[in-house]
Amino acid sequence: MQGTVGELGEFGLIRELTARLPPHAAVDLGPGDDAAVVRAADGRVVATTDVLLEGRHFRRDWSTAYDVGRKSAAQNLADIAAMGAVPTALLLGLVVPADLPATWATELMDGLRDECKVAGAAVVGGDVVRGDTVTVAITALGDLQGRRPVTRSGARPGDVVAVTGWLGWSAAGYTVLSRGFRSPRAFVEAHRRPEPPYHAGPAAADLGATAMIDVSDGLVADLGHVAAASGVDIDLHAADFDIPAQMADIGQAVGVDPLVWVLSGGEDHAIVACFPAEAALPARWRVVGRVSAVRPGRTAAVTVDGAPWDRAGGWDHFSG
Ligand SMILES: Nc1ncnc2c1ncn2[C@@H]1O[C@H](COP(=O)(O)OP(=O)(O)OP(=O)(O)O)[C@@H](O)[C@H]1O
Ligand SMILES: Cc1ncc(C[n+]2csc(CCOP(=O)(O)O)c2C)c(N)n1
Ligand SMILES: [Mg+2]
Ligand SMILES: [Mg+2]
Ligand SMILES: [Mg+2]
Repeated sequence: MQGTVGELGEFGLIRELTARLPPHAAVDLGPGDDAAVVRAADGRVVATTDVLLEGRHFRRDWSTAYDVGRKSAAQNLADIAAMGAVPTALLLGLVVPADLPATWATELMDGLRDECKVAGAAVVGGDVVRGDTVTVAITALGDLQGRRPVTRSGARPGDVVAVTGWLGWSAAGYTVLSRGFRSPRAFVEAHRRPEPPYHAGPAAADLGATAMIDVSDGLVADLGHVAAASGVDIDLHAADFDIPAQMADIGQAVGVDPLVWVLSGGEDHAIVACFPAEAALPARWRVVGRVSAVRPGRTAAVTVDGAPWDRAGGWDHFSG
């Protein structure tokens, strides 16, 4: 496709974007009207939103538009899965400067569409606005299909903490990209296109998960939300994390302890959940910690091998 989004105009761009979207079984009415109509088997709809900004969440010289689409969708669809729901639909609020090549916008939509396909969802609408900073604001919807939502507040003393998905890969990729490298490819690709284990969310609910969250900011920080909401302490056991040799090697090369990527690195959107100790967990779940009662006179805390984690627990938009 030739030209810029400015040359296409608002409605030309909307036409180009929505033309890329296939029909979907859960969608009674797709893009084109004042709102879409999406089916939910039990009448409830799970809803979440996350905004991604050029320069803060992605760089156009690090990631293609397609990558940004995949990642923006993944980040939002992972929040749906982390409630124990199946993602159904996604809406795109898109802010673009007029001189942005039109192909950047359409390739972004291709990435959103393809990540939705992985998760079983569909893009059902959005909005286009002209602005100085490329901004991708997503709303995602999901269907609990009769399950109870698994919140951050249900962890109980005696539970185990288990994780599935990648940890530290995106952070390792971000470190090497920040230092001007484009390899090792596996980490850079993980940063560009996270692979959340979507099906593990509803599966965890079915396995009896008491609390659940996806790892967006960093495992210690995100489990901190579970500890606080549940009123419990969580202790992680460092030796239970598998640090791949390739990650150890790149950590050594750039002078970073890979455990910091694993425990504090966000954006892989692994799913971490608490389960009653007697739950029979399939092998894809790695038990990495335990839940206990908050110590008298203290507030809920996450520790590593019984000690406070003395590094940042994860990303915070307003720290540093
Ligand atoms: N501006 C806001 N208005 C209303 N609620 C908000 C706002 N920002 C965050 N929240 C709510 O606060 C809770 C925590 O938000 P947060 O964005 O940290 O969670 P998350 O989306 O799972 O994490 P991340 O954004 O790191 O992927 C969510 O329930 C979210 O809906
Ligand atoms: C260009 C660039 N600079 C820094 C980062 C790192 N980063 C940005 S947001 C975030 C946590 C999740 O965000 P949110 O809480 O908004 O979901 C992380 C780890 C990046 N991805 N790209
Ligand atoms: Mg959020
Ligand atoms: Mg989340
Ligand atoms: Mg965050």
